[in-house]
Amino acid sequence: MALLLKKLRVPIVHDDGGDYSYEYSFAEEYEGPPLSYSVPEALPFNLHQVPLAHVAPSPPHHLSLPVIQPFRRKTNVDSALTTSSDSLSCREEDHDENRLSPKHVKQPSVVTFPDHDEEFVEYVGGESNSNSNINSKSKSDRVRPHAVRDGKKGSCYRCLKGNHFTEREVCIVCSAKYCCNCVVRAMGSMPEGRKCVTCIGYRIDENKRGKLGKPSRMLKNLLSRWEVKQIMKDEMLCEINQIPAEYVRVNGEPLDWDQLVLLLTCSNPPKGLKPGFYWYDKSSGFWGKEGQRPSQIISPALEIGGDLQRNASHGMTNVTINGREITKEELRLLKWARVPCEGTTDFWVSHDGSYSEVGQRNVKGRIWEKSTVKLVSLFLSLPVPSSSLTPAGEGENGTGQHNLQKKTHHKFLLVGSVKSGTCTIFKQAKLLYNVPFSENERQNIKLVIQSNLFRYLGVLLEAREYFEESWCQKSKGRHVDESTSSGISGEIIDRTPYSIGPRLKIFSEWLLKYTVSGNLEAIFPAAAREYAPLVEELWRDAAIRATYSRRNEIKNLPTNANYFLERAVEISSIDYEPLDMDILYSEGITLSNSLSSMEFSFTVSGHEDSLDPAYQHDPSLSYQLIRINSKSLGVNCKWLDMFDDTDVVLFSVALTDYDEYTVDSNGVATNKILAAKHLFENIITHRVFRNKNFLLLLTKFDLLEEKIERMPLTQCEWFNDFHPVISHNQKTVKISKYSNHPPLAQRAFQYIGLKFKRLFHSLTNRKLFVSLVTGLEPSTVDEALRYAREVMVWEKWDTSLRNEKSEITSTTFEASSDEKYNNYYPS
Ligand SMILES: Nc1nc2c(ncn2[C@@H]2O[C@H](COP(=O)(O)OP(=O)(O)OP(=O)(O)O)[C@@H](O)[C@H]2O)c(=O)[nH]1
Ligand SMILES: [Mg+2]
Repeated sequence: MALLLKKLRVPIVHDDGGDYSYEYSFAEEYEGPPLSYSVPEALPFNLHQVPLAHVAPSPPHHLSLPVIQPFRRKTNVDSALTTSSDSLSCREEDHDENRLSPKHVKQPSVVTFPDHDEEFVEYVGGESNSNSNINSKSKSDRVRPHAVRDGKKGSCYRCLKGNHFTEREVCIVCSAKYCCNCVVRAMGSMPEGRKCVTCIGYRIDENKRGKLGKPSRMLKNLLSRWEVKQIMKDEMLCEINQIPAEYVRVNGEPLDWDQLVLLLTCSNPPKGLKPGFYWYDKSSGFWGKEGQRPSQIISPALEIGGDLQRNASHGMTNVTINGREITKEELRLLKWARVPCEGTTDFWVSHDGSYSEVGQRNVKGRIWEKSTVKLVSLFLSLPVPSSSLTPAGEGENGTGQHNLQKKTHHKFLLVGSVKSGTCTIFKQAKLLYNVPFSENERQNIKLVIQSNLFRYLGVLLEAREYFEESWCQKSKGRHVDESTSSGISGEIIDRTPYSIGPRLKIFSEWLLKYTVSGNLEAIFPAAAREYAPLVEELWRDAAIRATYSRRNEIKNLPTNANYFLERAVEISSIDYEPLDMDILYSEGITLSNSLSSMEFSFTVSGHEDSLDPAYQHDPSLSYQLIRINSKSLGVNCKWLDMFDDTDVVLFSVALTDYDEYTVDSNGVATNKILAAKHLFENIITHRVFRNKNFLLLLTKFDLLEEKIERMPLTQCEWFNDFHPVISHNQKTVKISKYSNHPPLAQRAFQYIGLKFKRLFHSLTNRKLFVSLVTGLEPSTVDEALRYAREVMVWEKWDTSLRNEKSEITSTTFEASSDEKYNNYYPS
């Protein structure tokens, strides 16, 4: 539900240098670096319980709130809440949805698709190109908007001012151009790079692919270096901006996604690949545009595209290399390299340039042997082999130097379902192994904490309304009863323990407008700066205290919210610097939910004398922990191809997910454990991970202990056979070195671990290792990562030895293995 709401744009009338503009959306008001927060997974109460005004609020005419300018460089921010109508107001017409799409965007009949050559031709209104099949648009593509300018040539598409000499930034989707005054307003926080707010979610104009990631002078002048870097990163990496695989045809066949990933991630990929028609010689690695001479030598032996055709490069020399008739320039090169071409017309050439005649085994020579050949090749505009050329499947996985280096650098890939704690583990590892948080990370975390604080306040305010309403209703009921029995008419209740004053009410309505619509990012970080005094006032208000005292009844207030709400005043201040514990309790580490990676070595402190191999330290070994957000894995986990050199996959599952639900964009609710199970199945059966070691990390045990006492595990249908019998004298169990735990939570943890192990075994016929993360205490993460290291080593040892090892560690149970499972038998 929240996801649907996120798409609503609430237009706001804004005083824009004297003109009133109606085109505001959240991104235009955003001040600060690009944010891409996840919206709250669920809203407090159901939508039908939320007053409609919160979804598309229409504040009263007298209400006026500060204007928050886009990006930090603007300083002209109205500060306090006022009751004058000058600074910002909303009008009836603001809710006209038509106003949400900018003037310049025409819902198009004009579509661009790749032409036979690399150029693109515009097809107007369904006209098709007869010699190109590629323009059969994939169903998932929406028609790209096409900008129409209302002003004169050279003018800005938004303010319609300027001329040919005005510097402008171009939208990579619709080609609308904006002057420096309008670009940030038109493009907002640019989560997908330089796109108008309304073009977000659309594929880019392929003619602009070459410009991706190259910032303009205008952006550099307008924004900070960090902001520009982030925008360019998003522009290059976000999924929607990638080439549609089917737009790349190799040897006559369109690629599928896997093939495109293979092509782009091979050791020597084609440079600046654009949609188009190409030929590829798998044996030699020669690569070129269809009908043209080779332009590059890329990695050979990639399983992509169809069979190489004789006329692929339109050569007319009667000499073939690997079945392709070569061009005149190539023939000249062969002659220069003293390859005997007379009389012999067919050669086999391999990726290292060695050639033989077709039908004969012996190698006759190597084309690139003489350095002059490379020079001539450059002169003839022919490619020369790159030094990094290795056939697909060799290289890093092969023997030799590469392998040696790899041995000293092991990779752990950390992945898990939504909110399963991967970020927390990553941050714990950073603190453990003294890997400092960069300034960017600290800044991001601070923003996350502050914006979440406002989100939690929003949840509290909404709960307050709900409590107030139900109080009124109950009282009304009482009055009606009393009045009917006494015959006196009941009075209207205007004050309840949950009522707030008019000033806070205005703030509350304003904040709810953003939290309920999921557009909180629109007001950050300016909000934190401007409204700290109001947060303080709100937090001290008796109605909010009364609401907070009923926090256990507020379903969507995350458990960690208390930690931050208790320090609301401190956190919302400008000088706030997150403590280590704040960092752990906060969500996220990167704003863009992208990949995070750190290198570390296991420290030895405290375990120097240990004989346990887990604590013996080899300083020559370094490890890399890569955390990827499940949302970034893409459909069918396609990005996993990038991680084929992973040594151990750490899959994290939150033990508390069994009674929680996740709602997808279609409004379908799925139990979070079942969603995690589904993701787990996808990952363990992914071809890239066929023989990888897996370690299951079961997180949030501390929260499970508390939850399981009031909520049975059988809430999740997968766990419906969990019926442990716990003897009365079994009060606590020592589950780790650190603490004692009630037996029910321990049983539940073992049971869940076993369910995943069985699932893993049934799908891969291999053994899953399981580790427990008992809470926010970093030492349990240390144990888990050391265990991952052991798992990796055991894999190389005798399997029988592996079997002797405990399969569930980091938690040395004192109970015997018989005792562990004797009360239930999961199917
Ligand atoms: N009490 C407690 N809280 C935890 C634990 N692990 C994670 N959390 C909290 O749960 C929330 C979500 O954890 P994250 O680490 O952000 O989860 P994630 O897997 O990165 O989630 P995504 O961002 O959706 O990928 C955070 O507020 C954490 O503080 C735990 O073991 N105990
Ligand atoms: Mg996270």
